[in-house]
Amino acid sequence: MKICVFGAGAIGGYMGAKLAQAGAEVSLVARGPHLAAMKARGLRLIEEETGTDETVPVRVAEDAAELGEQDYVIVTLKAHSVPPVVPKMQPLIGEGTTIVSGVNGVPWWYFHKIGGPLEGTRLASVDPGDAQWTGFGPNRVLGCVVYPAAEVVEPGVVKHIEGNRFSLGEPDGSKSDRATRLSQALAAAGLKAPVRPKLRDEIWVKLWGNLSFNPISALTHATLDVLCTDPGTRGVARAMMLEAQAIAEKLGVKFPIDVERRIEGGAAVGAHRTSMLQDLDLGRPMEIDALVGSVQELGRITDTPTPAIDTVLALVSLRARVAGLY
Ligand SMILES: NC(=O)C1=CN([C@@H]2O[C@H](COP(=O)(O)OP(=O)(O)OC[C@H]3O[C@@H](n4cnc5c(N)ncnc54)[C@H](OP(=O)(O)O)[C@@H]3O)[C@@H](O)[C@H]2O)C=CC1
Ligand SMILES: CC(C)(CO)C(=O)C(=O)O
Repeated sequence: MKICVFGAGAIGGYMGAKLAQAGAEVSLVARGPHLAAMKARGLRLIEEETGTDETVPVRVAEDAAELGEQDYVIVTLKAHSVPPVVPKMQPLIGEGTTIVSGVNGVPWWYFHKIGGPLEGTRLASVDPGDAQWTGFGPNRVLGCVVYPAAEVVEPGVVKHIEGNRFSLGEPDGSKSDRATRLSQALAAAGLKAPVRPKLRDEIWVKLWGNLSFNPISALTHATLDVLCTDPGTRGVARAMMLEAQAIAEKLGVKFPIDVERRIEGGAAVGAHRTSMLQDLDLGRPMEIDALVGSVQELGRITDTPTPAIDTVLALVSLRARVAGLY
């Protein structure tokens, strides 16, 4: 079973290293100094939870054409990086290839096989010009919610901080062979990869946090523990989450927990600087469209008012533009 991880930075590097350690036939697409370091020395994976530090030989490439058709292409790029590279991924895609979308935010395939009047709706905020919808085709897609936290600490070195769950799910909720086979391969690599019948419910619980905590942290430079307990910013997060909940419930989502519990969960993570704050600090493009703009777009689609989301989106977009990152 040939697996390619496209965009093997923090998350893709972690997943790729675990798969390679387990003997899977895996290759990684990366670029720049990180690619050069992995080519020269292998991929060093430091796992904080277990205290392990191992350098794994990995097959890496910048050009997908070197790797050929795959059974699975796991996309772990930042959301905004995916549409422009769809053409470059084509050599990896054959008739039986499954594309696994391991990207935060509302996935571009959200309305595929959802049923009802919104079936097939495209989302301009995450898939401008329908690049993924037409370039991959929604029938190839297997959804994934990424829970681990990891970082590229220097080229060729990935530090895994916590978590090992990659929930998988078919857009139609079925327990397909392709989902089961990937789940087994990931489990053999020591990762948790349950196949979920209602992945969209999980997407929203994760998205609740990214939608609100990430831009609030980029605007305030506060860590999660602080922004989730300060009464003012907690109130802003709550207002954004309640708007998101109203949208999601119109789309049939059932939340297993309430907003207060989700905010408590964020606070419990501790003094974490969200990925959006890290991106701002490091001068990297921020995932504003996928995490916040997409929910605003869903608000328009479902005719749901989003005043708090609109305000925070306006502020964080301008913050990013002023920094030259959006
Ligand atoms: N890191 C984390 O803890 C978590 C991340 N996520 C989500 O997972 C997704 C991936 O995030 P993360 O792993 O942090 O991101 P990274 O930036 O660490 O990884 C993406 C990698 O893809 C590379 N890349 C970009 N464009 C190309 C290209 N055209 N060809 C080859 N390589 C390319 C990047 O290189 P370059 O650096 O040169 O741009 C980078 O190394 C995001 O949606 C994120 O929100 C979810 C949960 C936790
Ligand atoms: C903030 C957190 C931990 C969850 O919302 C996250 O996923 C991020 O930093 O992007």
